[in-house]
Amino acid sequence: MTAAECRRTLRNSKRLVVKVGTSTLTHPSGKLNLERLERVVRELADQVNAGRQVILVTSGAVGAGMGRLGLKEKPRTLPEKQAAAAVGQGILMHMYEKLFAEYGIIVAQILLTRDDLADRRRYLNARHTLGTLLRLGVLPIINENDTVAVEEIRVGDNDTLSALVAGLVDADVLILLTDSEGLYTSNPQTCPEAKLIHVVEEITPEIESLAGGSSSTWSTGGMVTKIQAARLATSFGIPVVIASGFLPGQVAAILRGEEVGTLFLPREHRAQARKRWLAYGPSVQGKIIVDAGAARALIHSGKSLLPSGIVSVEGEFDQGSLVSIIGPGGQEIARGMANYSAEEIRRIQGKKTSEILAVLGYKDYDEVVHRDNLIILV
Ligand SMILES: Nc1ncnc2c1ncn2[C@@H]1O[C@H](COP(=O)(O)OP(=O)(O)O)[C@@H](O)[C@H]1O
Ligand SMILES: N[C@@H](CCC(=O)OP(=O)(O)O)C(=O)O
Repeated sequence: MTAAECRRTLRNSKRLVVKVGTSTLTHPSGKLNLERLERVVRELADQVNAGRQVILVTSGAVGAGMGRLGLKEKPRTLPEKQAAAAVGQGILMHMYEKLFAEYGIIVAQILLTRDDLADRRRYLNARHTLGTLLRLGVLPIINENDTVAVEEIRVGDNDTLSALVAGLVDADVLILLTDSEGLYTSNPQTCPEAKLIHVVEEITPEIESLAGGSSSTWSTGGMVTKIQAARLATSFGIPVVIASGFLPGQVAAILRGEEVGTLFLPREHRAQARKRWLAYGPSVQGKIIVDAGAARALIHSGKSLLPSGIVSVEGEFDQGSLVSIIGPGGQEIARGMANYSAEEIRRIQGKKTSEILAVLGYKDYDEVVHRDNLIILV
């Protein structure tokens, strides 16, 4: 799909996930920027009025909490951050509830951690709840559950969270609103001659190298996490636009198909919901290292993983486990459900499919990871 075609398809988007960063929602002091907050709410309400379903992923709880508590420095410890978020989340929701109500829109708060998405049962539960809210015409407002999330179960940044949510609700587009107009050739805050990139067809290492961290006190991740989020959402087949939360009318312009912000083109096919879930789990139980030929076959030719391309296996896992597939460069290229245990794979690695029976004494599958149970992450 070309950029122009993709922009055109955005006009028909029915379900949007819009993520708004702290940099848009708060002043440098951490106090809420009411003008921008009101404008974002008004513009999203207008999209609801136009018949679209909107899911808002909001940051700003930590900043707003710090602002209310009068604290000047970013909290250093997790409990301090959690205390600030506990204060700030209430402030945020109070404002959203009040402002959306002015446009007759009911909102719901959903606070998630990675654990809620990594466990298949909880993932499905979250999916059903969000689906029900949308059917009822409610606008769900999502943030990470910072108050309880310890390091191991945190998503850690709301860019990634919004990509996971976009996959969860099967969104037509993910829009990331921030303080810059998109991805620039370098950080525009420090490099005035940086140029806006209008379209990213593929997230290459060169594109990744353009992204720097955040310049704001209360934000997390800068462009680095936005590119990660774009990688995840586009791997689900969902287009992503990074655009300004400072300029008015950006969401509407994107949905009119105008050339606004940086568009990341989706991979060709929408990943099935079940496959998408494979990308969520933090609990990969092992690694399968593959050679360059197998990596190419997986990434470019839509093939399953066969024993012949496997170089080695790390960890101990059973048949049916979620495993990472690692390319020859050491990068995780895919995740999938293994048809054989680690021990079995070690015995058949490098062998032809026709040899599996002779080596193991049985053959349940030709593929070590079948294409239907595999999601490409690069
Ligand atoms: N190549 C780049 N293009 C645009 N912004 C960049 C780039 N590299 C780093 N940044 C920084 O990323 C910031 C946006 O991310 P962040 O501060 O986390 O905002 P938010 O709170 O909206 O998530 C910009 O203000 C800018 O300082
Ligand atoms: N959950 C945190 C936001 C973390 C985050 O990623 O912030 P941002 O970089 O502004 O999107 C909060 O509400 O403060």
